[in-house]
Amino acid sequence: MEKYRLIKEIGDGTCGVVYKALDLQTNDVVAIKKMKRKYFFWEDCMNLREVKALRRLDHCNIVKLKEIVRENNELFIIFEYMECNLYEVMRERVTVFSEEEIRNLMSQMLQGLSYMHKNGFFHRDLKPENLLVTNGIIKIADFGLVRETMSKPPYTDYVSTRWYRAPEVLLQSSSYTSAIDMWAVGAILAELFTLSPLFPGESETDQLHKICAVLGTPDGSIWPEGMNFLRANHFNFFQFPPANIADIIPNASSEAIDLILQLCSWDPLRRPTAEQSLQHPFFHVKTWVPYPLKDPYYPRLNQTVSGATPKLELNLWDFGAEPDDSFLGLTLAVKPSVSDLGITVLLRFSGPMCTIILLAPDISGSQCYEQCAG
Ligand SMILES: Nc1ncnc2c1ncn2[C@@H]1O[C@H](COP(=O)(O)OP(=O)(O)OP(=O)(O)O)[C@@H](O)[C@H]1O
Repeated sequence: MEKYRLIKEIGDGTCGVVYKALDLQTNDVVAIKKMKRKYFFWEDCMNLREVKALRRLDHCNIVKLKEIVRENNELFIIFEYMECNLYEVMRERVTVFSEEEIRNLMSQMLQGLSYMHKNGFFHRDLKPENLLVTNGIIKIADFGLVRETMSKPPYTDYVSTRWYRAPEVLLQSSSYTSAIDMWAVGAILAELFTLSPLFPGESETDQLHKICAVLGTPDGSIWPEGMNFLRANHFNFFQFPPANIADIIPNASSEAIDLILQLCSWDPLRRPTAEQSLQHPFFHVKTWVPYPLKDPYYPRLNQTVSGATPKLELNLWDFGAEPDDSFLGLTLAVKPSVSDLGITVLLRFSGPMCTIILLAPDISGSQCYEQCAG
């Protein structure tokens, strides 16, 4: 670890203490998670869910794993550094976010989540503290509870922070799916509007009551399978009618409220997937193009953005290896198809993967599109 100089502690979680540090070889600022337990074998390190998942996930809205170091039976996981988490961003806000800002953050989160779900993982602990933010770019972090979608239930281990925990998990279903992440997304979306949690339960029972007080008590027509969970848990709900969400989130548009209600459906089968959520009318407003322009971790991207005119032709000299040890960055600028918007298309390759990024220099954002193989 002599390669790194610790700067300060930035987080203390269940599994590890996180430090801001400097990579003395590259001068990159990094985040180092020092795991609290000892690791006596490399095999144990490589079998860590967080490591296994992050080695396979490469997306601009998922925090990048740079390196793993085991020294004196201690394990250090080195990530790209992010300035803060979404909880801190919300805590420090004096005014509420505009709907456009929320759309931007949400679309990034959903793109990362959609990629992750399609690659066979669900997170299980989405919450504002686990969404890291730098210059308006949001990345999903803390994969300590991640699961493979193909892994077989029962899932009996503790899952997710209470306020963002889906009802099926609260009712101890052991065969939940990636829909539990979508519930958390709904709760986070609501919180972005009000800057306070939608379901701030003080215990597991209180959590269910808080959910009932907002959504109304479910019955067999709303969540058929849920009735079995209730019986199995001998749980008696207080009878609540659904609240008017527009009263709870007065600054949200009807589209935003509809998306929150769909994501926070009692029945996991009725929740939209991350990909379906991105198709929701909430995201389809005029010429809005999600995703912020500035990403300090991709200098080539910034160069293009800061330039007065977008590159319009294919520049072969743009193919150069980036000095980034986590991926081979190749950038290609091509003529935009929507000429009046001056959009620049960037293709960034990472191994067999390719990220297509549309940059719109004269409007408020750019779109990071799906990854494709080959
Ligand atoms: N790459 C990073 N850049 C900057 N800060 C980070 C980074 N990774 C983590 N942090 C900070 O450290 C905190 C704890 O990190 P993390 O959630 O990964 O640890 P944990 O032990 O798994 O925590 P938890 O108790 O949530 O499971 C985060 O909330 C965040 O504020």
